[in-house]
Amino acid sequence: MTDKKLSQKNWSPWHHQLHKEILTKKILIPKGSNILISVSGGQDSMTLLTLINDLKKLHNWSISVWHGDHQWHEKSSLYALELKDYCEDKNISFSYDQANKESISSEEKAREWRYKKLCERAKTLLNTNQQKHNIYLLTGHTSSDNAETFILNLSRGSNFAGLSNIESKRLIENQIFLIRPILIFSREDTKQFCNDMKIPVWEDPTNSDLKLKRNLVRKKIIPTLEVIYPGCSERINNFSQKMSNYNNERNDLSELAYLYCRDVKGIDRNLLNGMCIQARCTILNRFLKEISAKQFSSKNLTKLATSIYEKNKGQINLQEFLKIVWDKNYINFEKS
Ligand SMILES: Nc1ncnc2c1ncn2[C@@H]1O[C@H](COP(=O)(O)OP(=O)(O)OP(=O)(O)O)[C@@H](O)[C@H]1O
Repeated sequence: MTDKKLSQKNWSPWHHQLHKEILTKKILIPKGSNILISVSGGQDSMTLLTLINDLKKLHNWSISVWHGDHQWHEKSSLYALELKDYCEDKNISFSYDQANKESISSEEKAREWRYKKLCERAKTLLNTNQQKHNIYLLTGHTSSDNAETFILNLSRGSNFAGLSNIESKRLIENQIFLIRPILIFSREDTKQFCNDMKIPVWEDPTNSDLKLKRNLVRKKIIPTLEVIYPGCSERINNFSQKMSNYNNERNDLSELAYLYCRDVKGIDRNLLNGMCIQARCTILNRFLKEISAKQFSSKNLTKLATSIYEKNKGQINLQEFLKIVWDKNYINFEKS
């Protein structure tokens, strides 16, 4: 980055940080990308929009904005129109969809609807550029969203994956990537950014509805935890990062262990029986996925692993057409 860029009126420490992040993680949003930014009008996505728009020339990106009007409050259509004017003023192409409010009665349904519509828009963009370039869908998730998701998932019951951090890049469909570039910022950062840079924000009034679980966690639970244990959000984020690393490592190691136990005759029963019950279940689960592509409950897996461990020879019908059989040395399957 040159001093000239730094001295530009609109170049802030946040621009610098995001620019650095994009340069470091080259594959996050490559040069020359087609970007579709999902903007609610709130402080997070307005920060995202501003930063990406300011950085676009440096990275040769073409950008457009999509907004989803949930119709959850009486001013929602007006907000959409104002956002449209704001974008058009800045020569940013804008599209939006309006939901049928009865059909998106929960936060989960609203999210599903948004991703469905975003993907439809992305496919239209793909077809317009004759599928020559990937499409990058950007959302304004922050590290604060990460801490909230962790608390929500932990409280309602989750596996390791649910406690891992929000991914900054994910392929969601052929040639369509979902990118979350501002996970490096917190909600305090985006608030300060919008204040300092005088960015307008269209705050959704439903964000203060404490009947919505995420709002309760955001507005009450995390602030209370922060009073008792200052810095706890950061520690939660560090922990979820460790969970991601642990999860990746565990997946790689279990694949290796599976390949070690697997041969043409099936699964080596002696190797399997030398492992703890959790490892046996993981290997059997991997085996069952390979032979039937079906997911089995942990209760059924434990039952199978225990039977194989205890009885020298046996068989269990798992599905109508699938039987697991084992003898002293090998575990295999029979299809009828
Ligand atoms: N109605 C919407 N239209 C378009 N994009 C949306 C909408 N709602 C959410 N998003 C996208 O999903 C991201 C995360 O959504 P979430 O509901 O957590 O919003 P938020 O944390 O209140 O963010 P914001 O401050 O941008 O509203 C947003 O930053 C935005 O990119």
